[in-house]
Amino acid sequence: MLNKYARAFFTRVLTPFAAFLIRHGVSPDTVTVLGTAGVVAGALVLFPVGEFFWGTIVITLFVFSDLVDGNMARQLGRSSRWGAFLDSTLDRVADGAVFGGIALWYAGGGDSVTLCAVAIFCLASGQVVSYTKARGESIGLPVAVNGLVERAERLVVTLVAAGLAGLHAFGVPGVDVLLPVALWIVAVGSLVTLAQRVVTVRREAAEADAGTVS
Ligand SMILES: CCCCCCCC/C=C\CCCCCCCC(=O)OC[C@H](COP(=O)(O)O[C@@H]1[C@H](O)[C@H](OP(=O)(O)O)[C@@H](O)[C@H](O)[C@H]1O)OC(=O)CCCCCCC/C=C\CCCCCCCC
Ligand SMILES: Nc1ccn([C@@H]2O[C@H](COP(=O)(O)O)[C@@H](O)[C@H]2O)c(=O)n1
Ligand SMILES: [Mg+2]
Ligand SMILES: [Mg+2]
Repeated sequence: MLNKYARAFFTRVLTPFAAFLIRHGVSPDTVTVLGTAGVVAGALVLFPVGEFFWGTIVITLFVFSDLVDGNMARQLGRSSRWGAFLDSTLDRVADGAVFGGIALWYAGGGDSVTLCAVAIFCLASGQVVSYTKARGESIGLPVAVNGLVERAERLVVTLVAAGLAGLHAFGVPGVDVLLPVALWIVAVGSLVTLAQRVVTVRREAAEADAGTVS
């Protein structure tokens, strides 16, 4: 849903920065790759050791690159199939690192098998949610549904909670519960979103097979 309502705002905010990078000879693919690398580094270096505040700050600085790369490509008139593939594929890598880093924390210092399992579920279900859209589109269907918890929602809910929970390390009481709550919300929300997409694809496929897709 954020994709529907917030993208226009962030496009306006990030367009000058995208133009700045273009003027300095940076390519959209470079932004896609380096942005993903930054997210992966922040997630897999800082989250497993419980550095959730600084890990979220690093991840947040890099994750917005996913909104810059396409902006640059469109400004350059160079939006491409390769770019679409690279952007979406590296989205999966970034998402996997974020939830993988959290799972590693709960498997180690966080000492919670249950929350480790929930984080792994968030990782896996998020990949499946994204796959349903890509697979539906690959067989010519629009997959016209604004799911409850898509990629932006997964990231915002998880990263805001992780960042705030990380304030616990600075002596802020009670915030450490936010991350477990966020993980359960993302887990349940991803299940709902998966159901929404499966139902949508089934309807669209039936309509397409009957020659009446809307
Ligand atoms: C005291 C302070 C403590 C520290 C607090 C830290 C707060 C952290 C703040 C923000 C962190 C969250 C930022 C998350 C930003 C997410 C941006 C993003 O990557 O959005 C991606 C999304 C989709 O992009 P694509 O079209 O490129 O990708 C598609 C997607 O992958 C599809 O997957 P699916 O959705 O189907 O699962 C694929 O199917 C498809 O193939 C693929 O192409 O882009 C958008 O949705 C655009 C809108 C993003 C809006 C983000 C808003 C977040 C901004 C701030 C919110 C937090 C406010 C701060 C509160 C702080 C509280 C103290
Ligand atoms: N390296 C890239 C990245 C993206 N694109 C194009 O932008 C689309 C994604 O737009 P976002 O605003 O979500 O980043 C993508 O589908 C490509 O068409 C590109 O060409 N090269
Ligand atoms: Mg992008
Ligand atoms: Mg993307």
